[in-house]
Amino acid sequence: MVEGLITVSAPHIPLHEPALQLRDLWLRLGREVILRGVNLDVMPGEGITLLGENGAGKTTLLRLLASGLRPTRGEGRVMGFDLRDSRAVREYIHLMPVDAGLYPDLSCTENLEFALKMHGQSGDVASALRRVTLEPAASRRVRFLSAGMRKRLALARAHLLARPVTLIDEPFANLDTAGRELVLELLGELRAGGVTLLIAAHEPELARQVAPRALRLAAGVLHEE
Ligand SMILES: Nc1ncnc2c1ncn2[C@@H]1O[C@H](COP(=O)(O)OP(=O)(O)OP(=O)(O)O)[C@@H](O)[C@H]1O
Repeated sequence: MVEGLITVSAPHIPLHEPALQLRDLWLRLGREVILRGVNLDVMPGEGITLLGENGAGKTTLLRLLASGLRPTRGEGRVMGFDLRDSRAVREYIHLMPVDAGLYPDLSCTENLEFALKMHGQSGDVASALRRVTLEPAASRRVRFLSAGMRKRLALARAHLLARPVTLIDEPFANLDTAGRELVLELLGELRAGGVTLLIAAHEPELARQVAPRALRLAAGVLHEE
């Protein structure tokens, strides 16, 4: 693939229906009710910044959209598929978790190769590492990377996969100024390629540059900002 050129890879992308849809969605974890009747419509290609105080439920909402948690009540669809159908949902979605979600005993190259293989995709791993300035650390195991380097690697993976719906948890945390610029550049390219992007962040002024529609979670309820 040419550097900087994104192609959204998916079995089938229906453009006329919401990429993400939640209807009166409730989620209880243990004794705590985290989401209280959340409604959401996100059209394909939209960019959403998800805001909220620490503990508001942003990560939980991303995990739910990625089919990693089951709703207690209510309905949800990802690219038309029921949220409970995790197999179908995972065909379309990629979640970059706050801790990067990498395999610590695999090298940078191996982590990216493995991610591509899991999705049946091909891609230029060396050029992806070069984009995030990790080429010199290509063969280093992830457990020996700094927090910022892990974030860069996770970003390279999200960019390489370019799943139709990409959920990113706190992309700017642990990054230096150049790293933050890189996040904006790579996520901007994903959006330009048609990816539906949802970013949970505490830096609205940065996130909204690539994901202009802002939503806020407060007391378990989602509002337009
Ligand atoms: N597995 C779990 N079991 C019970 N409660 C949980 C679990 N995971 C998260 N929570 C609770 O859900 C609430 C929301 O947490 P979440 O991590 O989604 O918040 P957040 O908005 O992402 O916060 P931050 O900005 O600090 O990252 C918190 O009160 C947290 O304690």
